[in-house]
Amino acid sequence: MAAMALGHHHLSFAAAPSSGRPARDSSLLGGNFASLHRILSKSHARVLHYSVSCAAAVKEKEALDIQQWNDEAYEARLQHLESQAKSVLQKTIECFERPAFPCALIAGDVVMLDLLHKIGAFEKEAVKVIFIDTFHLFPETYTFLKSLEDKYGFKARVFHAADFNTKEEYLAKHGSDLYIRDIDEYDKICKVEPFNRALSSLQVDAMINGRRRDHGAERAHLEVAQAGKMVNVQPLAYWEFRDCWSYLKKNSVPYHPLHDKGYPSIGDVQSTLPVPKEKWFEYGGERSGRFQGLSNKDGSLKTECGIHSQK
Ligand SMILES: Nc1ncnc2c1ncn2[C@@H]1O[C@H](COP(=O)(O)OS(=O)(=O)O)[C@@H](OP(=O)(O)O)[C@H]1O
Repeated sequence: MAAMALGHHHLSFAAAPSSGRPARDSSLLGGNFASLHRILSKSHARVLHYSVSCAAAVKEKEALDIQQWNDEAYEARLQHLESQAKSVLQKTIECFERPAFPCALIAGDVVMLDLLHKIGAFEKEAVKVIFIDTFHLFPETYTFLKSLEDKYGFKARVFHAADFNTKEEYLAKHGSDLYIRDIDEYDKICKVEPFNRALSSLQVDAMINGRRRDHGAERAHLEVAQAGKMVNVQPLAYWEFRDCWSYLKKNSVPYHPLHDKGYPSIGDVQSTLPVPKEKWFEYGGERSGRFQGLSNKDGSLKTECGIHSQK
């Protein structure tokens, strides 16, 4: 127990004993989520219990449970984030004729699908879900998409490289290593062109996306709406990665199975790596396993595929 005097206030504090509760299962929303939560809150919650007395104004010493105080504040934060995101989505449906949501099925994207479902956006397809099949995705991604379609009652609009009906046709022409031989050409054929075709053929007038301020410095000042070639709507702009996980847990929303195998973000097989869990919730940590080992033509490290520069 340590103590210090602050003017008229006397403050004492002690480190709380750890709960000692072991992780029981390997899923993120089970035991591992609990351990992630512990990692996240380590820096904030070393001191859990304060007893505060104010000699001048308080006759009785009052015990204040700091952990409970923070938990209540965090719960209020989550409620606010959810109601704000829902109202942004609601307004998008009311103000635009053809909004669409390009969805990569990562954690934040599933939060968005759940929110869209809650506001009824899949009824009459008020919001279209765009899915780019790059022909290089993990098999789990296709299975997960199907399960979400069934759960939420939407049918994704799927686009892939032009001129090929199947992955085999694409491979017969370009082989399996185009991304090594010419990464720009690969991005153009498998991602950027199909993406642009999706936007133009669906005549999208508002792009709902999962960008957040905590993705990294380039997104540090995002707002919920941004004017451009089309309006970008970013309902999760003020969320953090941990808020997405809290939402998924609280609402029992299924998440991409590869998160449990160590991947915080998921894209193509060749450009996605697992990341140690303690790094997931650092600033920019979610995307730290993406584009590993890939360079742009000018030699700089690759951080994006070029899809979102089109938005
Ligand atoms: N398969 C698929 N289908 C539809 N939309 C997708 C897909 N993969 C990625 N995206 C969206 O494209 C944006 C860029 O994603 P990434 O930088 O992660 O690159 S990559 O496309 O996965 O290589 C990014 O959106 P923003 O974050 O808004 O820029 C992704 O959500």
